[in-house]
Amino acid sequence: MRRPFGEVVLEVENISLSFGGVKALSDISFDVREHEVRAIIGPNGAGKSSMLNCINGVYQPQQGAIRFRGREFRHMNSRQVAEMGVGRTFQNLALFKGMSVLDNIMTGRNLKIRSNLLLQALRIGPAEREEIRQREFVEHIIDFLEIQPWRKTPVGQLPYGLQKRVDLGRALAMEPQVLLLDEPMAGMNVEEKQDMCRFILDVNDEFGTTVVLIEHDMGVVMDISDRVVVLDYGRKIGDGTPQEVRANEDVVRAYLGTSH
Ligand SMILES: Nc1ncnc2c1ncn2[C@@H]1O[C@H](COP(=O)(O)OP(=O)(O)OP(=O)(O)O)[C@@H](O)[C@H]1O
Repeated sequence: MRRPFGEVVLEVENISLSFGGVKALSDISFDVREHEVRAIIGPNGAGKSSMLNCINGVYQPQQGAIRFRGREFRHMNSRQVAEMGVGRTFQNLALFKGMSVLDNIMTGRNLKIRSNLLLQALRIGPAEREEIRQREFVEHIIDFLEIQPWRKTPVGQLPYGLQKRVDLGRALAMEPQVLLLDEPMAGMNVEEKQDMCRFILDVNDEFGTTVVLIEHDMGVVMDISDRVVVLDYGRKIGDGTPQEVRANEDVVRAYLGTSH
């Protein structure tokens, strides 16, 4: 059962971003509601990654504002954005290949632990108890993502689809309120894509996590998204439910003019 949407959790308002003479994003606005799965799509070079990197604090847009629960995060770096509750996965996996699945996911948890260090220091009771609690949470994620058989396996030895699942686990370990997924199905076979779709929807259902994803596979996007933003040449050309976006002539034209 899908949770009902809540209030607007993330607001992107009139964002413009240029790299020298290249205008990657022009005056983009959209919102994301709590608990929804929101996709950002568009042909190659449309500005999807640039948009995700602005939300994530990697890029600082020259114009506009991004707000998380009403709080503007201009001039915040990606770590501060993450600590505020916006987690992400990466298109080119940024996992530690020689480390086990368990330890990789634990690195995601460390961000959460460090941000709570002061609270921990003030708490009465042994730090060991806290460590056990953190490990239990990580084990819960491992169960949830059905990767128990590989918990001690170095990530570099796993098939690509499983590595993507570990990457998702690491992002979940910091208990994000909003999860940004950068092409979660890229390079996957059909079966791996089906698994990943199921996990994304399960994360959304079970943890109540709001999901923002960019993805090339249109079938996947239309299947799992509640609302879709369409970018083309750095401009927004569509925004609505999958049905609305499919019927949008500008969107159809943008896609017909490309190899997608
Ligand atoms: N770091 C950068 N420096 C210079 N130009 C950049 C940079 N990042 C992106 N661009 C340019 O900005 C535009 C948007 O690129 P972006 O990667 O955001 O698009 P995209 O929709 O994610 O494309 P793709 O689907 O191919 O990943 C492109 O013209 C790209 O060349």
